[in-house]
Amino acid sequence: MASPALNRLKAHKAPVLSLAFAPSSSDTVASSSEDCTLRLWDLRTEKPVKAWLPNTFGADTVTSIVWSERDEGSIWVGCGTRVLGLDVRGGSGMLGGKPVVEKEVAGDEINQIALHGDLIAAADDLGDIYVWDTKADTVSSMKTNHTSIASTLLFIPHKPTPTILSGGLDSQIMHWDLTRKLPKSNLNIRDLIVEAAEGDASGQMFNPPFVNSLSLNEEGKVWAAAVGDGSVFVGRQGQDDGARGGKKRKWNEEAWEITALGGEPHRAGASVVEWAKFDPTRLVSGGNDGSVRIWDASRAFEQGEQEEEGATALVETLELGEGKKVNWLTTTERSGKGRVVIADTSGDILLYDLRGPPSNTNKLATLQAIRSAIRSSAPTFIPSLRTINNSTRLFSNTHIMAGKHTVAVVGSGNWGTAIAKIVGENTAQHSDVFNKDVKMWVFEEEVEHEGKKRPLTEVINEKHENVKYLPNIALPEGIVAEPDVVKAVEGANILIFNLPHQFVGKVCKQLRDSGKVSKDAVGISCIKGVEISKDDISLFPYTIGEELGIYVGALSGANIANEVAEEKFCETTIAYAPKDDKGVSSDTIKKLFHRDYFRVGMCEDVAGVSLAGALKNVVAVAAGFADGLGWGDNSKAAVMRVGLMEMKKFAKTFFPDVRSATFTEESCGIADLITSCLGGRNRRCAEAFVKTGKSMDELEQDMLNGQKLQGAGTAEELFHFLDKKGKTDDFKLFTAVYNIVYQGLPPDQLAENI
Ligand SMILES: NC(=O)C1=CN([C@@H]2O[C@H](COP(=O)(O)OP(=O)(O)OC[C@H]3O[C@@H](n4cnc5c(N)ncnc54)[C@H](O)[C@@H]3O)[C@@H](O)[C@H]2O)C=CC1
Ligand SMILES: O=C(CO)COP(=O)(O)O
Repeated sequence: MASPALNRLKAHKAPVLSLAFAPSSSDTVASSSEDCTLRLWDLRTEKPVKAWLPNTFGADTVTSIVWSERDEGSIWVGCGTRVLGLDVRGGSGMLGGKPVVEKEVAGDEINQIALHGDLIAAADDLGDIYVWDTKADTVSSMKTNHTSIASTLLFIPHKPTPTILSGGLDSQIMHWDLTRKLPKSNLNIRDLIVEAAEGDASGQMFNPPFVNSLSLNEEGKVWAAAVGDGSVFVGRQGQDDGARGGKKRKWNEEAWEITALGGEPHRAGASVVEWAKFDPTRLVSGGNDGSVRIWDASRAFEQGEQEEEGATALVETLELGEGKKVNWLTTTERSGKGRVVIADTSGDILLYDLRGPPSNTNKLATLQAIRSAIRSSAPTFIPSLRTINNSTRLFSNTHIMAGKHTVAVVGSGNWGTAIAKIVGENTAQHSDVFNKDVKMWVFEEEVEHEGKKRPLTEVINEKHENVKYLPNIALPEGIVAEPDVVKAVEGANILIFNLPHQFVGKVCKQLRDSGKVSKDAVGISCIKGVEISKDDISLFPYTIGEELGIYVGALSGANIANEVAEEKFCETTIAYAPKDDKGVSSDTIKKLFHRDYFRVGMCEDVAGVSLAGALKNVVAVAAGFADGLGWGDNSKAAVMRVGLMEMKKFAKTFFPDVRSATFTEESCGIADLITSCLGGRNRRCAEAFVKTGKSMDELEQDMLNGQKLQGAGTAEELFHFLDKKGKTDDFKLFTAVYNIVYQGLPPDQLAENI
């Protein structure tokens, strides 16, 4: 019986072969299909938002997709014998742009690619493994190969030198030494199957035990293999020679412990397996029997206390229907729940959102512990579940210095750095209340400085200047740039969130998983944007607060960052009204932000302050269109008036408790609307949009030197939300901005559409 919970996403005309979630979004997934296209989906609307057509790939099928972890905007694909790099922001409208880079990598058709820093590895039909060093632009091949098709491969993470595991239709799993280009060890699954079948006429061994897919858990030590006989194997590097439930194997010099997951195997070959991103103890597998199975693999983490071999590990089965096969699947975590996308042979993508939280508290603790263990490069293997659950060390709150408040700024863009400057001035001035030093998290990148390429953090700490995002502005000495976001917040009890809204989810997840955010902390969000989920809207103070388990208020105002940094007088609004302020009073917050040139008005309307900042960005885009069209001041005033009305109506409709006065009387309302429509980046780029015909993404790249636009993205998010609610007609200006930016509505039709 097919599961009723599966939503079908339709666009591909032939079976989908590969799926990959964007690193920081559980709502964005890329798919490739035998129809020779690649599509990018917004799972909130269940619609494709970008497509690359067969001409991009020379009519080769894209068999494998990997998102870059370093640059959200880049996707790598394996396609025929080539690997291509695509810029997901490029192209125009729905159509993706040409490949940014393209390399002939393999001798035969590539089945899977894997990414590790600058290295891209590929497994091909001839059984060969290739590694392309994208920086040096060299391709090397391993000196030996699988004796049949190499179907799958991955890099083992957290290793000082890159290492690969690959699997093939020769039933081998091979562990590669990339320096010597030779296998360190290999394991033949066929041997295991034969052993397991001794005295057991189950018949499974008649299906050849091809290794179809491999996955490694986050910690990088427990692997899982989807095998052609229908079973899913898990294995890990052994720690001792003691007898355990699983089979112990010697891989040349390496001892590995292997066990088949108990319970019902797939009735035909298992085609794909993945450690669930939503639960470290779960594996999700798909098979040629048309079923998706979720397994409890927690015993793979237990040392010396495994369940008996054969005990059932199967926790859930989804049947996709008669005659279906699972080609691919991948998982993510979304708002604490599990999400699986599945490619079957129909060409549809099936979306399965697990109903309840997949993880009970212990499981979540396990996930956090595993991640902590990874980060602290624990010398031993993952501690047993029992150790983790009893551990206070991993989960105890970070110690907060008694007496003084410690402040951290999460974000270091144009506004992030300007706010850090203000805060650093105040922590130095009020050193009786605050610790002077303020860590500022910097999303690390290389910058060209005085003729040399150097890490941005290094330059900031040496020059006391953010040369990329706020040049020519001296920062207080107490500001310390820190590339590790977890280290940046460790020990802080006032956290200031100030980064472009598209990156907030990823960063918060990282912070939450670290377990390092003090429960005694409070936060202030300076982010202008909204968070839209499938058919719901939330605001960043709330989503950040929920994710991290702390109270978060909001700061927003008529604050063009460069002007504030130059200390030109302005006002701002801070909404802060925690039930329990954890010792950080409203007065303390005001003390932290108020300067003579930066006048703080306090209020309690967190939703109003946050919404005003987000929505005015969309109006600023419309104002920019008016400028681009050469319309006059009267026209722009009309846009601003209509915009303000829509901002208020939107707030009242979806957040009935907001105060109208927040929009009409505070700096974060009318004043921010005015300054943004006169001077902001959204306005500037929207003007250029009309004048040049370039896309907003291109203009962001051309004009902003790494800074990010918020207005167009917010218009798109609002549109999808309003569309779901059937209310686009009530918000004509917001809708017109979306239609002009993304749907080709001519800008000169703005007036008749608002
Ligand atoms: N710039 C301004 O004048 C003002 C901005 N704001 C708001 O403040 C928020 C932050 O804006 P800005 O500081 O101006 O940022 P920005 O527009 O300068 O963006 C650049 C920042 O994004 C970071 N970044 C780029 N890729 C990233 C990734 N993959 N993951 C994480 N971070 C990445 C960069 O490292 C850099 O710190 C936004 O919501 C904006 O609307 C509010 C008031 C004024
Ligand atoms: O929010 C801002 C001013 O308050 C800045 O707006 P822009 O992002 O359009 O520059």
